[in-house]
Amino acid sequence: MTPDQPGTARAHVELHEVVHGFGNPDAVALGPVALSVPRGQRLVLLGPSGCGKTTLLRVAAGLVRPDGGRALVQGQAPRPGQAGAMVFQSFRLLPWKTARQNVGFALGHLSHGERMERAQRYLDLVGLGRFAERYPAALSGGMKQRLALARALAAEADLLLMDEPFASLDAQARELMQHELLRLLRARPATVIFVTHSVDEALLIGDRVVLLSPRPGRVVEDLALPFRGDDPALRRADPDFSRLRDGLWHRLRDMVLSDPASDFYGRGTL
Ligand SMILES: Nc1ncnc2c1ncn2[C@@H]1O[C@H](COP(=O)(O)OP(=O)(O)OP(=O)(O)O)[C@@H](O)[C@H]1O
Repeated sequence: MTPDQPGTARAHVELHEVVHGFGNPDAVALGPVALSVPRGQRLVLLGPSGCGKTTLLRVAAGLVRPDGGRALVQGQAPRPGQAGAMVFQSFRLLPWKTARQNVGFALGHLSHGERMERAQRYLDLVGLGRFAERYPAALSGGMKQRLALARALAAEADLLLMDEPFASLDAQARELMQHELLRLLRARPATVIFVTHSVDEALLIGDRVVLLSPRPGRVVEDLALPFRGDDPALRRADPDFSRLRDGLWHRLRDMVLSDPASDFYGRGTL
């Protein structure tokens, strides 16, 4: 990776030897990681629990300043709220605002009417149009997740940082949302960094899959996916899909089982 090489187009997101240990140099959580994400790419991060995937996203969002190295978004140090739209594992909804108000809240640059119109459009898109007047407490876990997604998409940012956005959805809703996300990105392309624990999801959503090692997370595999197009059904039917799934799945399993710090239950004996 040579993001600073003269004559090469600047990547949208660049991580230069990023290291983070939450201020404790003896307990590094992430890195060093060097990554360059071209504009419009959908990069999926996979890795064992606790390897620093969320931390990496937060560095790219400007929410965490790394202990070492630096992150650049469009050549600048990322600033919270400006680098891109983030979808968190936890929903971070405002309980005293309705679904529509939650989506509209982040669109402060628009008039009230435009905010509400756009909020309704994105609620419709994620299947929550009929629930626009509901408060978060009256929504199921899956609906809250979709609301959080609508809020991020409504910002129409050109960088989406997504931290297991579909983790709390049931299998069917998850697949529908994967389709919706891909459809939306076709209509309105963005650079995406997407964290998941699901190898299948990584292969369906990504153009590229980066596998991180156990803590401290470092890049151990960087795969450009060979699929033509992003139709999930065609991807699944491609012989490369099961080959890559098996390879990634075994790699992940071996990393977890060989990590002395892992508390994975499968290590114990009866
Ligand atoms: N605020 C913090 N202070 C100290 N350590 C932290 C803090 N936040 C996270 N960590 C630790 O840093 C490591 C990386 O955390 P992070 O949440 O980035 O991992 P992750 O790969 O996203 O995990 P998971 O897949 O389980 O969500 C973990 O070991 C975690 O316990």
